[in-house]
Amino acid sequence: MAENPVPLTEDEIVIALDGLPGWRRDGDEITRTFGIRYHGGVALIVHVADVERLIGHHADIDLRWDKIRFGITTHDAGHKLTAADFDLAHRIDDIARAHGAESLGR
Ligand SMILES: C[C@H](O)[C@H](O)[C@H]1CNC2=NC(N)=NC(=O)C2=N1
Repeated sequence: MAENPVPLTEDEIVIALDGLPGWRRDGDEITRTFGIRYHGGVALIVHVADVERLIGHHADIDLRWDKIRFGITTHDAGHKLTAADFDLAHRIDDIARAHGAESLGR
């Protein structure tokens, strides 16, 4: 990712979120929760972590016994939303789909 990530404007955030059904904004973070069994969640995390290492951008991940929550913000931009956050969200969607994770609204 860029050395000096640029925070997105409010309008850019609205447009980017529009292209990411299932993700919601929680302040300066975007989040999505998927239903998945615990061990499946562990496998999903490993796959996501491999991609995160490649792109140099990392989600905050909260695994529970029946669900997993991803939260993304850009720490290097002072915890603001940047294009890198939305890029990672799209990648997580693809990986979660491949793992059979279920979309949850919570
Ligand atoms: C040097 C390295 O690229 C940075 O520390 C990266 C790593 N992963 C990151 N992930 C996220 N979500 N935000 C960051 O600012 C960030 N910075």
